[in-house]
Amino acid sequence: TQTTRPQRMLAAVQKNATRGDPRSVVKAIDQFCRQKEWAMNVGDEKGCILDSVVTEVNPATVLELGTYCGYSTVRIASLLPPDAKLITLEFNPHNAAIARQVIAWAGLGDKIQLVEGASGDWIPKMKEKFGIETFDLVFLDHWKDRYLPDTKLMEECGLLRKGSILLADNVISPGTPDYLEYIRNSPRYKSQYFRSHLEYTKAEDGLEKSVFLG
Ligand SMILES: Cc1cc(-c2n[nH]c(CCNC(=O)c3cc(-c4ccc(F)cc4)cc(O)c3O)n2)ccn1
Ligand SMILES: [Mg+2]
Repeated sequence: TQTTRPQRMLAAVQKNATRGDPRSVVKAIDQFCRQKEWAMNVGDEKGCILDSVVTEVNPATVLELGTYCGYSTVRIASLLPPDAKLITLEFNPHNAAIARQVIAWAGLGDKIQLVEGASGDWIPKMKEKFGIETFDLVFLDHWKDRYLPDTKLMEECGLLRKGSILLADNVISPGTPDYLEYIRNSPRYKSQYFRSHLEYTKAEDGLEKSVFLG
């Protein structure tokens, strides 16, 4: 029977990447997406911006919204300090199953908690279920119409502290206009746009980095 794109991506990782070597996993996925099939990973160009933000923030607690196949999950987790915790939410159970295997291949399973379900359901449970006080870094890469409501939800649930960083993918393509409008005009955030391209294409896209001011 026909395989899915995430299954073919995992096969490429298992064929071309070295177990326990996160950078080789990232490289194998980027090669697959450039040479074989486009897929909605943050990609190598925006991935470098992501890496620099993660390195600068050096977070102890990270929330990723939108795991997909685990590409950015692996990129982030490979840069975290020893006792840091990364929680990542994936809505699609099939993609979650693939992501678990990609994360395992990279050898990062003990740093990452992958949760299947919708952000709106899980954000209010973060404190009780995972013992999280606040997130030092949130990577928004899920359904584009959920960036704004989920940011407001994180504020309401007390999951952001003075200095928490929100990093949002796809603010131009596919675009998150209501989120950009809110975050750029809110006195509670200081925002910065990192111009780049939609993964593996020449179309414009970028990451919006915002500091919560409390
Ligand atoms: C509600 C909720 C949702 C989730 C959740 N889990 N997984 C995701 C993935 C969402 N990502 C995207 O849709 C996405 C799309 C494109 C794209 C597609 C087609 C084009 F033509 C151009 C660009 C590019 C990207 O970079 C993207 O990130 N969301 C998890 C939890 N709760
Ligand atoms: Mg994205």
